[in-house]
Amino acid sequence: MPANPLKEQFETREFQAEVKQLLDIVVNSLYTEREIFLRELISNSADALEKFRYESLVNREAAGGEDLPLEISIELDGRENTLTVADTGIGMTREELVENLGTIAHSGSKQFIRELKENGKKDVNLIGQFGVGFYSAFMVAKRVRVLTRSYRPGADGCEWISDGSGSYELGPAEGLRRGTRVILELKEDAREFTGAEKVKEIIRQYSSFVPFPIKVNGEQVNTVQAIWMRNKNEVTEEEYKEFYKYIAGAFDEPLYRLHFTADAPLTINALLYVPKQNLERFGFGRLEPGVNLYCRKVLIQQHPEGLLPDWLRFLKGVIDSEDIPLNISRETMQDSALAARLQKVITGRFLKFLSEQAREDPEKYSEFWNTFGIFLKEGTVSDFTHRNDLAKLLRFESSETEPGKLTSLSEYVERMKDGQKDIYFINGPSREAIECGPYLEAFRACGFEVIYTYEPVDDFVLSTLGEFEGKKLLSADNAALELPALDGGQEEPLDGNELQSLITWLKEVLGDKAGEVKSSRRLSDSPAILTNLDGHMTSSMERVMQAVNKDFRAAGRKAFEINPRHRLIKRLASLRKENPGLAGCVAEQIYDNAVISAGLAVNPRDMVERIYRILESTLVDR
Ligand SMILES: Nc1ncnc2c1ncn2[C@@H]1O[C@H](COP(=O)(O)OP(=O)(O)OP(=O)(O)O)[C@@H](O)[C@H]1O
Repeated sequence: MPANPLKEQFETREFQAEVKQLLDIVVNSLYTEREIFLRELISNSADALEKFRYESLVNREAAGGEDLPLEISIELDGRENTLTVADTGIGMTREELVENLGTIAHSGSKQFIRELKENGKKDVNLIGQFGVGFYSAFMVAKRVRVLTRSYRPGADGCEWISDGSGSYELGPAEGLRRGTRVILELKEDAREFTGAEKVKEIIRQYSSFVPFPIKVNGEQVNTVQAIWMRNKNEVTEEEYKEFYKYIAGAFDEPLYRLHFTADAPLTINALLYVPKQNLERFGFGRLEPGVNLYCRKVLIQQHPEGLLPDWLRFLKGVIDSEDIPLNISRETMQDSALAARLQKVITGRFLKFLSEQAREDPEKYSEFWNTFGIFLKEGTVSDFTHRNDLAKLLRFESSETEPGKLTSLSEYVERMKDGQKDIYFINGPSREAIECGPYLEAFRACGFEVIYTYEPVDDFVLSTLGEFEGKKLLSADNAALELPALDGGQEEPLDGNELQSLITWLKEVLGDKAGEVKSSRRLSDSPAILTNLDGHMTSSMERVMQAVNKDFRAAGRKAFEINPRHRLIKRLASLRKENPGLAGCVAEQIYDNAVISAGLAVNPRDMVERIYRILESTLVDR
């Protein structure tokens, strides 16, 4: 490509700070997997061609008169050491060039750049998923020229040039046809990318599903196919995997795949994938939707919002429906009745698929659950339509499972004992912490199973769900639970009057720390327990608040239940008459121990001083 004769009209512009940072990493520290630059450029060309195809179908006039084949041409020039990717897609206006190749808008992308900076080359493969794929060209090019003319009638051509340092040049260009031509002036050590065989191999590896012809020096190297429209039996495993890599910009294999067709109530061909990793968990911010909408193989919209419920944003793939009018606008797509029906059919089908998977291969489903369970929990809380189906897919450990093994709520219900009306759950930081605490005592005694939840969000999910198969879901630390009373074993309880005056005294000693003090029917081994009064913050919620503010105390909102058969409590009843000072310390310490068992924080200084006082008096008494 000859130099631009209008060069003196060019202006120089600075890149946005994030682009500079990204380029700095790309140019100076990424040396492996460099060939992905080609996948990124081809994928940008394919997007531009899809957009043009769509525009030309719905808006013929705006699409201009040039009748060019929709294709991607790659030209290699070993003498000049250049590689050019040219397409006849939608092209860019000058403003679009500045916007698209000078700035980064997504907050997720900015986060990605920060991570990339910290992790080095490890995650470079994800570059395309974060909307910054174009810049990977600078891994192999010392200078990049972009010549482009928008499809809009009367649009002028322009050129963008940069060597990947802090700025780029921008100016007019004449004699361009519609589309974009990206010319890479390769670095000396990237000469291999002018070899036709090498380039064809990269295309076969990463881009074989691009739905437009890709030509290398004039020779077509891919077979254009809409794999999702084909019969399931005719698609090979290999093709499915390759297509996933293409559509999701992924480099690994998917965890699950669902390929289905439906004729009623809507005609649908869908190919959906669940990835192996949940990028939200790596701190990349909220995922964007990842499924494309097609109508008879024409891309209507890439990753539209509202095609699937929000909580399915981890899915990748394609949905093709003949019933979607080609000219549906983005706004109407979001709230049309048609979109709602499409969403309902596909979500229902996917949930059915998940329950089949859970039944057929529970181990693999556990893997899915551990990675993506958080999205199903989100759905349970936010998606009223699918709440009941989602509830069946929830998984937890419980007092009946082995450590690390999971149970469903349906399995729990099947195991319920005669006389058990409700489903119980308890939140704690770990299995060990829950099992050595006082909350399970009454449940162990009557043989009722308790679900263990480890994430604070779980209590919210189960409380929002409220019930499952007609059984109430109740937190095991609720003060109002009606459990069969324990038989109490050998120990005699405190007699009624003594118990009552101990309770009155405890109320005085504890002041506004405890909302209520009462005798417990749910303890065998522990002297006391804290339970949650209805309508007040639960302990797991309080833990969340304490994580943010360590001094947070939901004082006065818990019931302090004492075990009238426990030796310590019985001894306390007499000690308060003999030595009220020491008895007060002991009472407060028992209370603090119950707070700790509830997983909540106590004031460590007060506690340490108090324990010294108690220790001192035991030693002095000897
Ligand atoms: N060949 C092209 N034709 C038209 N526009 C292009 C072309 N290449 C890039 N662009 C524009 O530049 C933008 C930035 O490209 P870049 O590869 O950095 O990110 P992206 O393509 O938006 O992200 P992703 O790779 O996740 O799709 C694109 O969104 C597109 O608008």
